[in-house]
Amino acid sequence: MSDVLDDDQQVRVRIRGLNKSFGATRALKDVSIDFRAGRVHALLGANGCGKSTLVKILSGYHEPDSGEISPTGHGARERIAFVHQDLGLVPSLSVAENLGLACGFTIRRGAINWREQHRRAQKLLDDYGIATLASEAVGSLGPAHQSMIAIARALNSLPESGGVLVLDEPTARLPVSEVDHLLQMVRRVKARGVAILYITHRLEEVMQVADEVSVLRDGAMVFHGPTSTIDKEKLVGLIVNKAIRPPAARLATAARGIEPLLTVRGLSGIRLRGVDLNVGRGEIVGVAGLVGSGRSELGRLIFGLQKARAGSIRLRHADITNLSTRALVDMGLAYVPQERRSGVFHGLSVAENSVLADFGQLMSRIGIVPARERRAADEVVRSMKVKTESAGTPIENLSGGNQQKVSLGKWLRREVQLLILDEPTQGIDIGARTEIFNTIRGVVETRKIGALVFDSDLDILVDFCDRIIVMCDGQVVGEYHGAELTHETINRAVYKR
Ligand SMILES: Nc1ncnc2c1ncn2[C@@H]1O[C@H](COP(=O)(O)OP(=O)(O)OP(=O)(O)O)[C@@H](O)[C@H]1O
Repeated sequence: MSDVLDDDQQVRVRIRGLNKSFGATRALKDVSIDFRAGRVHALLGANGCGKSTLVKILSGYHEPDSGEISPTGHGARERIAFVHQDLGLVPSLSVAENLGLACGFTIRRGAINWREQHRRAQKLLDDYGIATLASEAVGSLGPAHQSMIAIARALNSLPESGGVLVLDEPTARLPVSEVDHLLQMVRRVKARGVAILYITHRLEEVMQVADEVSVLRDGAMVFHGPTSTIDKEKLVGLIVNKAIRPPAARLATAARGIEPLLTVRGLSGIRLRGVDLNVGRGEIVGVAGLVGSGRSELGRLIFGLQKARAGSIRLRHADITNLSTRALVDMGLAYVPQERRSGVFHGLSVAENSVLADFGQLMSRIGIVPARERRAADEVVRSMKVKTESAGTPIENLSGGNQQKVSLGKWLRREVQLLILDEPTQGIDIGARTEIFNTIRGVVETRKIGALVFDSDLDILVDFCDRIIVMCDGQVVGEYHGAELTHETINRAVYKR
């Protein structure tokens, strides 16, 4: 078989007229795309529009109902390499070992030739400008470097003649400060003539790296063209296809006037040193900070996932320092993790997931009344605008973003006092994001509960929080509210040191 498609030397892989349905859901409708050498092709669309279905067809996980991928036979699939959100790296192994696991080991006299293995791994790293030693443990690298290793590993499996690299939301888990490193790598890969399919919800990145952009809506391609012919605003309109509601107004009252709900004093953990923090009733407080600032540790300490070494945490009048997570949930704390897969239970329906707010309830679910379950599911589906065929649909059949909405929605309908939200809208499309935060705002205000939001996306914090605290080196280094809440102010505070 020839290395390139006959009619266009630049097309590495071509898809034509792909259709895929799951029951009554038409996940892809007549989708055609050309993946061209040295071009970054961004694929955009709201949650559930069909992006992952397309990726799964490209990988051979799903067969299309009709349509064609060429070169035909296995030719196309051998030319496509994937980097999924879950990078599939083993943190305790070195970079060289991880690359060996995926690409094979060099054997000499019946044993692995480590010297050669390291040399080859280091060459691959150097070729792509990844400033890391092949001997380093993957777990000790920053998130952007881990992603780059996964990209290098994927590229290593492509044929010499070139292929297509599929990047599925490559920056979703990266702190803003690391996104640039990854985008630089994307540019380097592109410069070598690899075709890239770049799937994301982040339009900034599309404008920065993509040469062409396609937008899927309800499975159909509603736009395809060079990035230079479209702006961000038009893309949002194409993705969402309706007006986006503006963010709900933040609290007018200064933080001091609000009845206290959570009071943290002098809290210390492994990195955390003497943190003071208040969350008032009816207030949404954001926590900003770079990786290693202590942001996530603060969340873990409050939710009892880690023991405090000093200091106190009070929920209204109760001292909750170092209580077990179980006890804290009973007292009204809710923690929505950023990892959507740990927020929902596969094998159970949307309805069942809507009434489960913790593992304890999962174990005693024999007593759950279906009617109650159905009502809960209807409420979650309606308030979070979940795209699902029915409440009985298994949760794993929903798109990733819609699973995340169920994970969040089930907590919002519970009697909670304090919501701890870790990257709550990661993987959620730009249209649904505002709706979800407005729902959170509604719940927080009407029930007079509090919310603590950890997010690496400063725009999200600035748009939706009443107050933002900035952390650095395990300490609170700034607190902002009212007119001070601008992207520039918070950005400056986060990067100051
Ligand atoms: N195995 C399946 N069974 C039934 N329905 C499915 C299955 N996989 C996907 N779907 C449905 O197909 C549609 C497209 O889903 P897909 O996962 O491709 O969306 P997506 O664009 O990747 O969304 P997200 O941005 O949330 O990840 C959705 O309505 C989804 O519920």
